[in-house]
Formats: sequence, C-alpha cells, structure tokens
Amino acid sequence: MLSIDTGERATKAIDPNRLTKAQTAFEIENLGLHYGDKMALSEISMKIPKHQITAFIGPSGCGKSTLLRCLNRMNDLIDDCHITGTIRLDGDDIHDRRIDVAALRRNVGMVFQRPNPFPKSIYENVVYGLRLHGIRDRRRLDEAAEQALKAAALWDEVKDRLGDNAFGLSGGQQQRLVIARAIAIEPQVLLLDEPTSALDPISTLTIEELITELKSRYTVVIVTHNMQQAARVSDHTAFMYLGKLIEYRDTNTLFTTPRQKQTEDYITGRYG
Ligand SMILES: Nc1ncnc2c1ncn2[C@@H]1O[C@H](COP(=O)(O)OP(=O)(O)OP(=O)(O)O)[C@@H](O)[C@H]1O
Repeated sequence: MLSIDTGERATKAIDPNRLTKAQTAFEIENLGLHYGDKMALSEISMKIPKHQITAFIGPSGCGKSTLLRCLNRMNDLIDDCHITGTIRLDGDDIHDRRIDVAALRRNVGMVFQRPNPFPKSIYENVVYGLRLHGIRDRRRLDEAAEQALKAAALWDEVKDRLGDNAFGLSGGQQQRLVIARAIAIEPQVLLLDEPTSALDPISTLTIEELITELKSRYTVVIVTHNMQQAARVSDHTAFMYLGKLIEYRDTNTLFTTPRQKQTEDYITGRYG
C-alpha cells in the first residue's frame, strides 16, 4: 500500500510494547504534560528499547519534541511546565528527588535541529564536556577527541585542522561535530530532535548512516518530520497526534500495516 522502503528490518522486528526489563531503556507510564493551561502530552505509556533507534513522528505540534525533551528533563527549564506520570531509565525514576539532573543530561545527550557548535575550535568543541568534568590530561583529551570524531564519521575530514574554528565547517559537518561533542562524554542515550532538517540531502544521508551505526553503542531516539527518514533509520516508530500516542510498533509494521486509521491517514499523506 505504501511506498516507503523499510529495508531489511522486518525480519529482526521485536514488538516495542513487549520488551523485557533487560531490553528496556526508558519506561514511560501515563505521562502528561501541560504548558500552563495547555495540554501538550496526555496518557503516554511506552517502552523505549536499548540499543535500537526509536522514531517519534506526527504532524506539527503533536508533542514529539516535548516528549523527547521529557527524557532528559529539558522541559524543567521551561516556566510553567507541569508534568505528571512516571519516566524510568534503567528502572530509576528520573523525577526522583535524589536524581542529579546534570548527570541525567550527561547520560542522555541531546542534538538539536540546527547545528549549534560553540565559537571555539573543532577540538575544543569535542572536548568541551570532558573539560567541564575537570579532565585536563592532554593525552586523554586527544584520545577522546579522536575517538568521538571517528565515531561521528568526521575524523578524516578534520584531523588536519582540529585547531580551526568550528564555524568554518559545513552545516552537515557541524552537525556531526555536535554529535561528536555529545558522544565524547559517553552517554547512554542520544536524543536527536530533527537532526537533519536544516541539512542538504547528501549531509542528511551521511547523518542517517551515522545514526544507524551509533545504535550499536547507544540507545537513539529521533524526532523527525520526514517519514522516509523514520522508515530508513528507525527500528520502532511512535505515531503521535494531538499530544497522544496513537500507535507504536516496529517501523516496518507501522508503515505497511498500520492498525489505526489516524496512522494510516498520516503516513499516506492525508493530513499533517
Ligand atoms: N515552551 C513552550 N511553551 C508553551 N507551549 C509550548 C512550548 N513548547 C511547545 N509548546 C506547545 O506544545 C505543543 C507541542 O509542541 P512540540 O514542539 O512538542 O510539537 P512537535 O510535534 O515537536 O511540533 P513540530 O513538529 O512543529 O516541531 C504545541 O502546541 C506547542 O505550541
């Protein structure tokens, strides 16, 4: 019915609604969120699998970014934002008073729509988080920078100009640099909020390949407007509408045999 290529994943599909504890990174239970009086999320319950790529899709304003930001408590920074329900990461309630929010955000890194390197050299961008942790040993920083840039598929392009300003890189390179910066501090989870929407098609493809490689080491959650992208890169897809989770399945099943009419209408382009 649908002309979206979901590749080989059908054979490996697991049902994200039936994950065991060991397979689960996040467990979200009855999550609700209001900005002031405005409801942005309601009754969201889902499990996000470890070492897989989960995509959030849905029309503009349906709450994808809000849900993503809940996972590392970025919404705490927004005034008048009220959250109900529970989110557990590896079994620990991330809203527990004993949780160190800075440590949570180190463990659950985030990359935004527009590449946001700091006005520093390529090298200093990558080691920024390590320096914040008080690491000063030059050899350790050098090794970490090389590893992170290799993991972000950028090393070969920048290894001879690590001292150059990061703003001299192309948009796609800057986004890979930001990913390198995020992974240099070895998080467990990477949250990607429309990471390619400001990029050209070639850079988009490079980032998509990179995302696919990253899942062997990280749990990846991606918000995307681009259904082909969700189909290409993700193992599981959650379709949201008006702040609710409408359908959450392995990507191949969701795109080929959606159960809900709203999902089908969205993926066939009838609205959104
Ligand atoms: N900081 C905020 N203050 C008030 N309302 C907000 C805030 N951020 C988001 N909203 C509202 O919450 C709802 C969900 O927004 P959100 O950005 O999560 O949706 P989205 O699905 O990611 O949208 P898009 O695809 O357009 O980025 C929208 O109605 C939006 O206007």
